[in-house]
Amino acid sequence: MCASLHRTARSIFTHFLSPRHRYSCSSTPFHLIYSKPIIQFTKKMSISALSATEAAKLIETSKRLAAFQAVKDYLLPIYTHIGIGSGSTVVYVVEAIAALGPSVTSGMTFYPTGAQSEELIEAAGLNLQYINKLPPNKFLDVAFDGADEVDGELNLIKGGGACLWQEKIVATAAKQFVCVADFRKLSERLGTSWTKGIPIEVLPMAAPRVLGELKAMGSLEPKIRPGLPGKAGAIVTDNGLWIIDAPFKPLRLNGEESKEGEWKVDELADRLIKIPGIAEIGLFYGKNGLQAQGGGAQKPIAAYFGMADGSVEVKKA
Ligand SMILES: O=C(CO)[C@H](O)[C@H](O)COP(=O)(O)O
Repeated sequence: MCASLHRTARSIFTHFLSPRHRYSCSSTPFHLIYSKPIIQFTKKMSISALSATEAAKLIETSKRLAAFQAVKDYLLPIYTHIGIGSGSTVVYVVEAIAALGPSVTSGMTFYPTGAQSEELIEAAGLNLQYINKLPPNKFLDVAFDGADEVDGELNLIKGGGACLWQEKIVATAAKQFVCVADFRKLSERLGTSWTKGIPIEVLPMAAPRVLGELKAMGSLEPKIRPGLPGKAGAIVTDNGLWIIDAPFKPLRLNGEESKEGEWKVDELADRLIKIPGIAEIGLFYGKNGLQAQGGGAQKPIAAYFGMADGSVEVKKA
């Protein structure tokens, strides 16, 4: 999935960084060009009233707005080590970073979460390095990544693009993790809008037993993610593993009371990660960078949402 995502991502990216586009932006700050939604969307309108093309444009514009704002707020010129996540929203994060120009970015090194972000970094002419080259006593200054859903406590579901393991490694290597998304990802509870399930990276030989375990825990129809349309059989991650998508009833916030048949985010995550054969889970939970002080945190310190009306909503930890 990461490999196929990167092709789409690269074509969007290349389009917006084409010489014609760069030239037309030469006298106007790049982010201002995209500071207005293509469609004039008001709070009274519903996205379902738009045509598929209009809705897609609105979503892309929202992602770009959030990305430019997040980069403006959290990429300080003094930073040297930066994590770059995966997905279609991250394309705009890299676009926003590249738009700052070599005078700002030449002293920075960028660490990808997979094949897609590696190509994005290279295509933008930014310095690339792999996370295994970061000394263990050093942390990334900041990491930017997307999400599939974000709840009221900034717990995340990630892994829609099947890169969740590397994404977690890069996020936890950062002093501060910043999430960038569009309005569809903003939720009260995980599992409300992202109903496909929590992505779980598994060892193929353990998949049948893990599926059985998930069902016993109350997951409704957990499934091995297919590789179709690009590949017959299961999707294979950058690590040669499979993904199981495990839907659960919407997860209760950690600050809420437990209720019969409903898991709290931290309780479910702690239980899942202990199942033999599970390499990593797409729940980003526990501490954020402010609480962890010095890396190891999975939750973002801030989440930026491009809204349908052209504003950017920022939720801070
Ligand atoms: O976790 C991810 C990939 O594994 C992505 O960050 C997540 O799926 C969001 O992707 P997009 O920005 O395309 O909506």
